Amino acid sequence: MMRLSVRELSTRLGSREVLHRVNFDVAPGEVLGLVGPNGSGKTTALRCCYRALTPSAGTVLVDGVDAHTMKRSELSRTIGVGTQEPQASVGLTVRESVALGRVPHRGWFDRATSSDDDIVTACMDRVDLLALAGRDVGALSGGERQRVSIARALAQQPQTLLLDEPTNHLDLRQQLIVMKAIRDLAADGLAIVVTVHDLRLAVEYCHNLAVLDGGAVVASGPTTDVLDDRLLADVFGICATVRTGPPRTIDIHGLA
Ligand SMILES: Nc1ncnc2c1ncn2[C@@H]1O[C@H](COP(=O)(O)OP(=O)(O)OP(=O)(O)O)[C@@H](O)[C@H]1O
Repeated sequence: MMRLSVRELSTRLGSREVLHRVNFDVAPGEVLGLVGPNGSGKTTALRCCYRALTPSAGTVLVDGVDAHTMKRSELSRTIGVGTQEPQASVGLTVRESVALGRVPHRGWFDRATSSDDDIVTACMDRVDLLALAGRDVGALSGGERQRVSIARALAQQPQTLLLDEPTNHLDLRQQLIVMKAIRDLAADGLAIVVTVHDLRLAVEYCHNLAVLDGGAVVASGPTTDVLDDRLLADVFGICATVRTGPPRTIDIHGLA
């Protein structure tokens, strides 16, 4: 089981520094929520973790090993990624698209084994996709494609899972299914980093939070320590009350 550590990560896009000396850690069994207003750097930080972007400074360590020096195939077996724009799988069925997650464990040209098939079925079941298994991915709704992306990441059987807004496009029931699946996966020992806009989901399902604002981490730690009425006003510009529960929730009253 692996720990992901981001150390002093800075990133430039064009002429702008969009991440500034970002640090966070996630251990096996934990869900870390990356939260922050639009444009605060959440997606950029995740992209650096899975090597879609090269940081201008700092490191991403997977159990102490620099993720940017690992072999691609090793990285794919270690880190599973669910992104906002699922890779184009047009022309593939849901099952075929999820099965692509097994490729890092064999080769492109090797046949899937019955154990691969079982894993693919279990991963689809985890995000309520079995009924859609035979559908063309190109003909799915945004929320359905989002779940395909998560199931494919799970099929990689990674030790660390990075999910960019996994509840985006999902109806309320599916949001809860996905967030519960994330918690269950953490309970199985995965280290999970998830970007979340809905702070009510973040407060209920994330063990820890790192709050980004303007490309910097402005607060981090256990969720209920980090989120308070003042931070919600200062960083998110909303007037809200955090209830420590149970269940933990946030009452949103309006603009700060
Ligand atoms: N290719 C790019 N060139 C220049 N700036 C970029 C580029 N891509 C993103 N940015 C900027 O980097 C900053 C961080 O963007 P990022 O997508 O990481 O934010 P985010 O917190 O994920 O936002 P959102 O909540 O809206 O998804 C933003 O100000 C954005 O405009």
